[in-house]
Amino acid sequence: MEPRPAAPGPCPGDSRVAEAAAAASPLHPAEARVEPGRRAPSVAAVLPAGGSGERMGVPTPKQFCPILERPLISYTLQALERVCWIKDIVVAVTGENMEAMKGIIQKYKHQRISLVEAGVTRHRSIFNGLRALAEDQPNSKLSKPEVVIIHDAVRPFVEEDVLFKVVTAAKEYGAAGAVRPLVSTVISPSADGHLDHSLERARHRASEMPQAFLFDVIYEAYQQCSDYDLEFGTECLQLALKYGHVNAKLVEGSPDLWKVTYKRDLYAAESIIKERISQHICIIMDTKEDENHVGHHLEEILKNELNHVEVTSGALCPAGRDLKQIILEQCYNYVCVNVMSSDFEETQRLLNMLEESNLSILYPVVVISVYFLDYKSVHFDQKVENLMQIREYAKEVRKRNILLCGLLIYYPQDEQKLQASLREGATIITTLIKERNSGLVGQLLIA
Ligand SMILES: Nc1ccn([C@@H]2O[C@H](COP(=O)(O)OP(=O)(O)OP(=O)(O)O)[C@@H](O)[C@H]2O)c(=O)n1
Ligand SMILES: O=P(O)(O)OC[C@@H](O)[C@@H](O)[C@@H](O)CO
Repeated sequence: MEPRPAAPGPCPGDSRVAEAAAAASPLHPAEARVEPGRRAPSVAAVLPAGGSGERMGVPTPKQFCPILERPLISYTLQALERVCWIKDIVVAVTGENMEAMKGIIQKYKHQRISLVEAGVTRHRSIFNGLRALAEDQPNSKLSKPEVVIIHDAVRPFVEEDVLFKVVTAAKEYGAAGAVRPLVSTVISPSADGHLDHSLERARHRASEMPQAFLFDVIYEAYQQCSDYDLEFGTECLQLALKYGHVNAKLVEGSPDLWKVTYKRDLYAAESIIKERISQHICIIMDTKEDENHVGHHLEEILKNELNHVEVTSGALCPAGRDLKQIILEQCYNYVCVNVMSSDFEETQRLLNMLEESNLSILYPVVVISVYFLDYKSVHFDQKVENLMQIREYAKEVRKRNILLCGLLIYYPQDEQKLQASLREGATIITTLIKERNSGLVGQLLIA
């Protein structure tokens, strides 16, 4: 039996995140059924990424199109790397994109990735990936897995549970694939372009990814495959049936398994990613301040507007280690409330911690530096002049994918006006976090 799958590579944020992910990972699929004394079979993945993305309608092949300035394929690799029991990930890319792919692997610190040359069709690319895993390849550092996952590189939203299900089912039935209910009804046209008949939608399913196979089943199917199937086929499950006489187990998948095909899919993927990383917000505030301080009022309003808001006392005081834990848990949104100081000491400390953590390698981190302007004690122009330094800070940290901007809130004001300013400030903060618009970097917004 093959050795157990390799442990996950270090996550860009911190090795403890990888350990936490591995600990959180459900049992290796086969362990769920393996009798004592037998070892879990090994699992590898093949990602076809050699297409040109014609339907996307842009020069860049869609797997390399950016989402939040990171190539789409990197999100799919990240999703598979989170699964500790996938020991190897083989990606098929064209020769002309090989160097670009190596650069992506290096920049985003992807692990367990091997590259092979893509073919002129998706099936040929997959076949090349399988060949790289088969033991009969000279000088290959890869070993043949018992189960192989096949997953399109342009399906970034794949979760461990569906991978677990298809691999477990493939181990039992020889093949398995994720399916989804049909959105549109499928019709069959007559030769002269009229409706011949329509299929009963409820009795049919859309074939999605991931799919999984006993390696020998799918590898032998590809070896027997006709040139016609290699050229025009679109369904790996069909190859297992036609050449391996294996009826794949169908696994109901989640709505997120869709494939990025058209430009609208890229916009949809970006909005899903933005929504996911804007959920957790950390407010850094000197909590020694009395409860009635205006910063706490802002905190209360933000907690009403957003789901997961937590407050830490920041980097400067002994409890600053909380902030390290929050960064380790991959929070991507920070509201730094500089209560009295108009300089950037607290914000600068946060920025330094973020840069040391490498957190912003995978996703842009939003930092909003909030200042309460007590205009009775400080002249507006003097304060604003001082705060305009934020532009320089922002330009510097932008290079590390940290989006910094400032927010000025007047106080004290009569209670009604102050509440209005705070609500406006909370709306600005929420919008900056949800939109992640790099065009506002370095701006000092006034609520
Ligand atoms: N010769 C090919 C063609 C496609 N693919 C990959 O197969 C997956 C799904 O195919 P599809 O969505 O059709 O991608 P493209 O062929 O690039 O898209 P289009 O048909 O619009 O050109 C993609 O990850 C694509 O990169 C591949 O590895 N090798
Ligand atoms: O046909 P395309 O190349 O767009 O995409 C391939 C899809 O057919 C495939 O990913 C699923 O249908 C499952 O096989």
